Amino acid sequence: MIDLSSSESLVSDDIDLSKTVGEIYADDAKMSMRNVNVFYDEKQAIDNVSLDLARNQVTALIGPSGCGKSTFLRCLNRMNDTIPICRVEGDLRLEDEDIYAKKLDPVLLRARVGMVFQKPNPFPKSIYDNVAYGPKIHGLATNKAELDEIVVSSLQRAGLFNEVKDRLDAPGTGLSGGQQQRLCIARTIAVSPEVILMDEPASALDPIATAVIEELIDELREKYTIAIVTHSMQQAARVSQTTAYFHMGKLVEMGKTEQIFTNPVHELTENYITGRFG
Ligand SMILES: Nc1ncnc2c1ncn2[C@@H]1O[C@H](COP(=O)(O)OP(=O)(O)OP(=O)(O)O)[C@@H](O)[C@H]1O
Repeated sequence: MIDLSSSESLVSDDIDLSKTVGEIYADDAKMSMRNVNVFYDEKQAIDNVSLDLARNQVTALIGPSGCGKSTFLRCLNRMNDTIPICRVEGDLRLEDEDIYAKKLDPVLLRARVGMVFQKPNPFPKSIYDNVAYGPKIHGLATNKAELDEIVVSSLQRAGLFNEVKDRLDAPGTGLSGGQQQRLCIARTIAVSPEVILMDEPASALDPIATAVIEELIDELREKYTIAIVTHSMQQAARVSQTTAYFHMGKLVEMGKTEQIFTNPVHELTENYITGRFG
């Protein structure tokens, strides 16, 4: 179990971490996670976390380094399956379907629940092929015209098309960092996901490229449900409607972003957002 006694000195002994405060349930949940525990070998990284991702909203996962944000995010499309020592327990559902069911194919799940990583990671292929790759392997286009249409519309939705339309055959790795990240978003969108997970998607970008990504996230939520891990509280406040504050593997508080940042209920949340630790 997590040793909470070794918490930061700013955490007084009488702080109650036994249950999450705030609103963890959504009226219209796209994904529902209940009693999730995650272990790396014997070490517990997530301790009994329950929360919903509200449909067509951006949910920000925040908290000090090592509190388990990325670990929890990776549970939502079974990316943790790729880490042999990682074990996930609990009930995790997408539209009421158990995403850890034996019959469920994780590759298909990852098309429905796409992921954008911290560092842009385009394939060493052309811009066109980066976006076309997923639709091709999932058989989403029956001919070249359909594939072209998917590539163009995905690049448009990722806000990149106008910048690359004359060089679709150029390597994706030749784009700027911000453009590469939008290419990765286009690649995720191209397989028609329902949920997009973003793990610090702007942390490797300059402020202008970050602003572009943040605007894009706001537009994307019209069509997708989004969960974003971010170290930047300003970013969480700008892009999300709901915020979940994690501390040492536990979900301490969750609620409307405005409330979390202006009037947090839990002392630990307040300490974090006022910059007293983290
Ligand atoms: N592949 C792994 N093997 C073993 N332990 C891991 C692994 N990945 C994460 N952990 C541990 O799990 C805990 C949670 O890590 P995680 O990366 O999820 O936290 P985080 O809140 O996302 O941190 P950060 O903000 O620094 O990225 C940490 O103690 C970390 O060392």
